[in-house]
This record gives sequence, C-alpha cells and structure tokens, in this order.
Amino acid sequence: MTELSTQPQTSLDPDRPAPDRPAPDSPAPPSGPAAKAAVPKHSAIRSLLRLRPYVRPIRWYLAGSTLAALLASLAALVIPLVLKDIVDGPVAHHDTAGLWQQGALLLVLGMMEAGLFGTRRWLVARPLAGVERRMRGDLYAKLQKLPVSFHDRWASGQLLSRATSDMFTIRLFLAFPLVFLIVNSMVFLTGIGIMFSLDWQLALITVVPAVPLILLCSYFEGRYSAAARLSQDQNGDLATVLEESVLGIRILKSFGRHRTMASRYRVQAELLRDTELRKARLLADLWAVIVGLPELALGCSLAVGVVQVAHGSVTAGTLVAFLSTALGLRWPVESLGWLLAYSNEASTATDRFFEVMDTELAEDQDEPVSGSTDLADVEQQARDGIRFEDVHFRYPDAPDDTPDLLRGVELHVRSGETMALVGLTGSGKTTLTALLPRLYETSGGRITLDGTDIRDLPRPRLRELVSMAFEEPTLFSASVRENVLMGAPGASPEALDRALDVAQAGFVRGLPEGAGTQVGEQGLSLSGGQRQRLALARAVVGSPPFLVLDDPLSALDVHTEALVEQALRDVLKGTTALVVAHRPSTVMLADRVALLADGRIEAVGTHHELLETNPEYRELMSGERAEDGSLTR
Ligand SMILES: Nc1ncnc2c1ncn2[C@@H]1O[C@H](COP(=O)(O)OP(=O)(O)OP(=O)(O)O)[C@@H](O)[C@H]1O
Repeated sequence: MTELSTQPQTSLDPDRPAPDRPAPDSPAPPSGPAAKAAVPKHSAIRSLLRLRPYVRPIRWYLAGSTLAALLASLAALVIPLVLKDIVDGPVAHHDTAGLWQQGALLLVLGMMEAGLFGTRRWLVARPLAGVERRMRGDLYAKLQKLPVSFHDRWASGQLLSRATSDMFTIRLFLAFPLVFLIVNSMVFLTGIGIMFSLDWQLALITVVPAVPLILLCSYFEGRYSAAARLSQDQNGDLATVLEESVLGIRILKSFGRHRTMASRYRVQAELLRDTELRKARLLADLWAVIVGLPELALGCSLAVGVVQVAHGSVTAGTLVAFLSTALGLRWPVESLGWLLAYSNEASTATDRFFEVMDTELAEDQDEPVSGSTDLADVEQQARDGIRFEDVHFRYPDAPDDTPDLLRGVELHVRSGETMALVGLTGSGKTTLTALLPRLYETSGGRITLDGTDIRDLPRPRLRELVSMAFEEPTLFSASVRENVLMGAPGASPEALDRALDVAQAGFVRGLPEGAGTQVGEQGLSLSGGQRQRLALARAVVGSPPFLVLDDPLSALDVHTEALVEQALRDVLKGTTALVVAHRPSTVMLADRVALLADGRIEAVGTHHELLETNPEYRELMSGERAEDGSLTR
C-alpha cells in the first residue's frame, strides 16, 4: 500500500514557502500529502483488475454493452464496402434502380449503428451507477471502522476526494474507456484486415506508423500515470484546505486571516493547475503524433492510390472503399489518446481507493479477543468499577525519541464512584479517557470494567457501556432529538426530557420546533454552551453504567454550571464516572480525585486530602505555576 502522510504541511503564512513546495520547473512537484503519495510501481492494468469484485455482478451488462458497441462499429466499417459497390456498380453502369437498393442498405446500416450505440448506453447506465454506489458505500463503511488514529493521520480532503471524484472517474472508465479500448482494438484490426484485402500495398503504407505509435503510448502511460496520481492527491489537498476554510470561517474572519487562507488555497490551486497543465501537455503531444502520423500515412496512400487508379491496377471503387475504411479507423486511433489517459486516471483512482480499503483494521475489530461478550453478571455490590493496570500509551505518529505519553497508569475507580482526573494541560487526561471506549489501543497494560478486560468485549457493546462527552462538543446536521438520542437510539421521550433537564438544556423547548429543530452543520447555529449541554445530554441519555466526561462544563456560565452540577450529581450516583476536570467546581462533583503527571497517576484522594497533602495538586487548583509552565513543587 502506498503510504500516505499526514496533514498538509503548508504554512499558514503565504510568504513562508511550504516545506516541499516545488521548484518552478521540477518535473513532479510534490505538495503536502501529495508529496508523499508515491506512484505505485505496478501497471495500470494490475490496478484496474482489482475492480473485479465490483464489476463481476454487472459483467453481462458490460459484455452486452461491448457487443453492441462492436456491432455498431462493424456496421460502420461495412459502409465503405457498400460505397465501393455503389461506385463500381450502379454509378459506373448508370444503374438507378441498383443505386436505390444500395442507398437503402446504407440507410439501414446507419440506423443500426445509431440504435446499437444507444442500446449500449442504456444497458450499462443503471448497473454502473450501482457499482459506484457499492464502492462508495464500502469506502464509507471502511472509514467508519478504521481507528481514530487513521483519521488523525489522513487529511479529510484526501478521503473526501476519494469518495467523490475518484468514484466518478472509475465509473466513467467502466462506461467508456474499458468498452472502447476493447471495441476500438477489434475494429482497428478488422479495418486493417479489410484494407489489406482491398490493396495490400496501400495497407502497408497506412499501418507502418503503428510501430512508433505503440512505443509512444507505452512511454506516455508511465508519465501520465504519475501526473494523474499527483493531480488526484493535490485535488484532495485542495479539498482539505477548502473544508478547513469553510469550517473555520469564523476564526479566519475574526483574526483577519481569510486572506492568508485564500493565499494558501491559491497556492494549492496553482499546484493543481500546474499538474493539470502538465497532463494536458502530455496529452497534446501524444495527440499531435496520434493524429499527425495517420494523416501523413493517409496522404501517402491517397497519392499512391491515385497513381494506381490512373494505371488501371486498382478500380476507383476500391480506392474509395480503402480511403473510407482508413478514415473510419481515424476514431479508433485518435481516441486512443484519451482512452489511455482516462484509463490511467482510473487506475490511479483505483489505487487511491484501495489504499484506504487495504488499511488493516485493528485486530479483533469486531470480535472479542477471548470468548466474553458482556460484563460478568454480578451483584451491584460486587462490581469492580474501572481499573487501569500498568497502562502505557504512545500515539502511533509520535517521534521515536519521545517517551510514552502514559507510562504505567494505575487507577481504580470504584463501582458507583465519580473520579475526577486532573493534571497539567497536555499531561494526557483526554488521551487516558479515550482509551476506555478503545478510541485508541493501549500500548501496554490493561483496562477492566467490572473485572472484564475491555478487549474482551465487542466494541459495540463496550461503547454501549461507556458513554462519553468530549471536550469539543461536536453535533451533526440533524435535529436536537437525533443528536441527543445518538447516545441511546431506543431511548423514550421521557429519557430525552430527563437528559435535557440534567444538562440544563431547557433552551431546546424554546427553539422553533423544540427538540425537532435542526441544529445546522456541526451545530454552529447554537452557542458553545448550548452545544456543550446537548453533548452532555447525549452522554447521559442512556443512563450508561460508565460515564466519561471531558471537562463537560467548561463553556458554561457560573450560574448554569452550578445548576448542571446539581442535576449531574443525581446521574453520577448511579454510574461509575471519570471526569476530566480543570476547575475546582468540576472537581467538587467527584468523590475522589486522581492527579496525572509525568505519564502516571501521582496521587489519589479526596479533594480536601490532596489539598492538604499534595503541593502539586494545591498549586494546580490555585493556578500557581512556575515561569516555565510547570508546577512549582
Ligand atoms: N492524535 C494525536 N496524535 C499525536 N499526539 C497527540 C494526539 N492527540 C494528542 N496528542 C498529544 O498528546 C499529549 C496529551 O494530549 P491530551 O489531549 O491527552 O492532554 P490533556 O491533558 O487532555 O490536555 P488538556 O488539559 O489541554 O485538554 C499532548 O502533548 C498532545 O499534543
């Protein structure tokens, strides 16, 4: 699989060159992720063959379509032969009745050609739309299954372009180039056969240019593949910049950085334009030769043919038939350029599609490691709560020379207890909570829920048991109800009301359509505090046995925070909870507090115990820090 890199490295500062911005005349300018997307070494055909599982179900439609196109093209090839008969027969002998007969035959052949081409399109339109839908569906399903670490590495625009323009390219390839590469080759060979049967000398003059053409095409294929791949990757980079600009429009405007972003977009667009121009130049060069050489050959054969007719060694009808056949072969030859170009684009689009599809899922993605499928059924009192046992973790893309972010975390959150997790910013609190629902996999040690290793639980079940409210309250363009019920799809209207009450999200009832109101893309039509309360409601709506709240009240005013805390206390009584806290008010929700520092849990105790015994905690809660940002001890 081609390794794709990380986010685009383009600088926000337009005057600062991006790390791998191309030299103006460099042959293959890399940029951002596109820079690292190596062109696969295998041939275009091998890449395209990977589409077999998707094409197999519609193979008969494709075969029918190819047959229809072939018959239509062969009908077109018969026309010159009828012309020969007309010239050498009715025209030469002034036979009007014969002329009508042959004319009618020409008409039938013409109608057959048109009808068959129409049938071809009709045959494949629907099945090919189905192939595109299936591939897109598989890609989406795969993206949903891939771990969060994959999405950390891949720029969203790269994925977006794979799901949109690449799919379109592949469908178009199956509709046209695939069929016409086969049909045109057969038509070309048949036409050459007819030309040889009419006059072998003229035919030889006409086919000689085929040799340099074949050599040129193989040279072109390699160069065009590289350019096509680069252009598709750059397209993805451009989509990423566009997406970031649209999603971050408020920030860009408020910091007056929209020009900077526009310039970053322009740079990316210029890179893409340069690559497209390179593709066009390659195609133009190929085209010039593909069109020029046969024209030259045709001119030569016309001159020789006229001399032959003058000497009486060839009839005028034969020359007309020969030239008409040669002209009829212009399309199969001339189309070769764009058919090859498009096939190359489709092959690189296929490579890009399979780069995602081939990405291995974390092992045991859906299946538990060892038999258990649920928590042990024990009495409430015997439940063990959450245990982190010697947990180690490092991000997959962390530099090799850095230590693990978490280095032997030992923590026990008793059943029914609420544990606050505090620590300096960047100490790994969010990371530690993300290990619980297995958004990331631990690098060592284990985590248990009521004594069951979380890796022994199927992920869907684990995520039913552990509910999360993230620091960044993401909502989707759906109604308030749909957003909240994501936390428990089958929950009753009463449960929804209760969750909204706990989160102090009474504002929902004042919205134009209550809980049915659409919140707009990413919930941006709501305030930060409103979004945070809906995210909290989503976490608690299913009354989960384990709850993880990542600084859930940070965007709330003091009054609302107090009200939410009051309501949360009741919810927390019935659940085992880990709450990331930055402020004493949030810490007060918890029964005990754990202090995370240097990748370990340094101290555990009640808020008051830690205030008394742990200077680091005291300083953290009072906000006192040394000048270098670390806590003073
Ligand atoms: N996806 C990621 N890939 C690589 N490193 C990451 C990733 N996410 C976070 N980090 C790094 O891990 C460290 C811990 O981040 P984390 O978000 O867990 O800290 P935190 O204690 O929750 O901070 P805060 O209190 O500011 O929310 C940081 O140095 C951060 O840069």
